[in-house]
Amino acid sequence: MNTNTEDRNQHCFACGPKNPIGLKLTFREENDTYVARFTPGPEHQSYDGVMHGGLVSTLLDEIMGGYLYSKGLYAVTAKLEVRFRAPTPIGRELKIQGRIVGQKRTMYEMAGEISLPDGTVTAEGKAILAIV
Ligand SMILES: CCCCCCCCCCCCCCCC(=O)SCCNC(=O)CCNC(=O)[C@H](O)C(C)(C)COP(=O)(O)OP(=O)(O)OC[C@H]1O[C@@H](n2cnc3c(N)ncnc32)[C@H](O)[C@@H]1OP(=O)(O)O
Repeated sequence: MNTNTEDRNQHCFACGPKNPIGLKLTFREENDTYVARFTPGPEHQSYDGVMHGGLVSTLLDEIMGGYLYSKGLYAVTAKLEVRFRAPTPIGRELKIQGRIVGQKRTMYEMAGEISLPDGTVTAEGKAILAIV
């Protein structure tokens, strides 16, 4: 059995490089913000041309949880709230951003956002993550 945490997480649906059906997100940190880019394809849609809301939520969940993970904090999502401001289109590059808003003991308050190249925000997320 593989006991290395980094290795065991290689199948994360959103970021695991070994997940054959995963989104394979990669990240970088810019000015206390975690950033990823992703272009959804037809396999990610709900209504024609529109990204599935569950997957929009996945992007937001990942950018917020992944930011803490990148800082060595192993966190699970305790609460996730998504505001779908506009349809997230298929075939356009999305910018996904996450940041830390606050912390109380082992609970982190996080915020996330998905935007289009013209700056239009399609979805906003708020989450509580629990360090485990
Ligand atoms: C290239 C290499 C690849 C590497 C690859 C990396 C992969 C790595 C990816 C990382 C990125 C992952 C990003 C996705 C992250 C998930 O999707 S994780 C999966 C989804 N989440 C879960 O499964 C979590 C399930 N829930 C739990 O485990 C537990 O309920 C929790 C959240 C740990 C809390 O349990 P607990 O510690 O027993 O706490 P509990 O008794 O419920 O509450 C104690 C107190 O905590 C506070 N609290 C608890 N819940 C809440 C809440 N929701 N809101 C506010 N306060 C709360 C309250 O004060 C509460 O007191 P009361 O109000 O109840 O009196």
